Amino acid sequence: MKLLVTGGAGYVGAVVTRLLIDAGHEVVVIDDLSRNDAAQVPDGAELITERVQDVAKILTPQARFDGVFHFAGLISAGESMAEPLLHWDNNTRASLALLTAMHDADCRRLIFSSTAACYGEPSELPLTEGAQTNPVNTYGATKLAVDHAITTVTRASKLGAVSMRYFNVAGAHVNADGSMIGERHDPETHLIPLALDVVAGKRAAFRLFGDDYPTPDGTCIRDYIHVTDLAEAHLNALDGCLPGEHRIFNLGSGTGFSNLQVVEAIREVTGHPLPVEITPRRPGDPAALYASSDRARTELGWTPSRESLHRIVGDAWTFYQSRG
Ligand SMILES: NC(=O)c1ccc[n+]([C@@H]2O[C@H](COP(=O)([O-])OP(=O)(O)OC[C@H]3O[C@@H](n4cnc5c(N)ncnc54)[C@H](O)[C@@H]3O)[C@@H](O)[C@H]2O)c1
Ligand SMILES: O=c1ccn([C@@H]2O[C@H](COP(=O)(O)OP(=O)(O)O[C@H]3O[C@H](CO)[C@H](O)[C@H](O)[C@H]3O)[C@@H](O)[C@H]2O)c(=O)[nH]1
Repeated sequence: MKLLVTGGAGYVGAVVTRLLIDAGHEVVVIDDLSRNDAAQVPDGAELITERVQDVAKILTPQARFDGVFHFAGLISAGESMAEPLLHWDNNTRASLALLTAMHDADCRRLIFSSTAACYGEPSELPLTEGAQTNPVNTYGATKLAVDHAITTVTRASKLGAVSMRYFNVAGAHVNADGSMIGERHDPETHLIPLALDVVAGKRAAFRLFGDDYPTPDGTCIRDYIHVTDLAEAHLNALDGCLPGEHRIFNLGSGTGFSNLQVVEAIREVTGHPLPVEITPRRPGDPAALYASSDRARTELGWTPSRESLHRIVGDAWTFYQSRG
């Protein structure tokens, strides 16, 4: 198929682009390079440096794209609270421009990167796709708005869409030639890469946000999913786009680890001490989040195989050391 990948210079988009090319698809990447650089776009993909807000220039009826993977967006919940309009523009307005261009070009398959942040404080654990959506940060609200828009558009057209609600994506993908694609957000806000900065001597101590949560060790619990497992689900989703339907799937491992358990795993994997400084809670952090991904397993035939936390941390550390 001829596929458009938005945000293909990013962490998740680059891994999915790699897998799509390896599977024989033709891939055009659109990324404005605001948060990553062109070097991360996999060989074999054409890069067009453009904002998704202007995607209609590329996604024309003549271009005949068979489908779109929509990863482009801003991902920091903290930034979304400080700069809400930036997030509404890049996440919601850009996605509406994409839906409009797809409609005008009669492009009928969409796979969208949604987020566990759509749920907010969980109404149930593990979180199923039927759980209440009540985002506690602007980031989650901007993504949930897109999910609502997609639902209404699929009901009124032949568009078939899949939204993937990611939990905590981590680890690194190993390409066939041994090179890796990993996490290098700028700014970085995620636990594992920030803790690896401490291991590498770039930060004095890991600042752990809060140890007074109602959890067994007082620190937040999250569900880590290996980026390769996550990316593979997207290839299954391409066949799962059914005309006139919007299907939503959680993607997580189903197991929750506390922040202290992740820190301990990083100590064990790297063999380095990892000094921790307990600081106040970060606003907008739910105490515990973990997924039920049974729907993706049963309906998409998805079979994740890299679920061990030590494997995830190990791949992140190998990538971290290789990136220089
Ligand atoms: N990484 C996670 O843990 C996680 C969790 C849940 C959801 N997600 C979602 O998955 C998607 C990919 O996340 P990621 O970790 O790869 O992020 P990333 O920052 O590495 O990649 C996003 C890419 O989108 C580009 N971009 C941003 N706004 C753009 C715009 N308006 N036009 C064109 N390009 C634009 C950036 O330059 C960047 O290369 C995001 O939509 C994010 O919200 C990620
Ligand atoms: O320096 C840090 C960074 C993080 N944390 C803690 O580590 C846990 C994980 O935080 P991350 O920032 O790594 O990830 P989040 O769970 O906040 O967010 C991730 O999962 C969300 C869904 O729950 C969204 O999808 C979001 O895009 C994605 O980054 C949280 O308890 C956070 O407070 C620290 O203690 N110190």
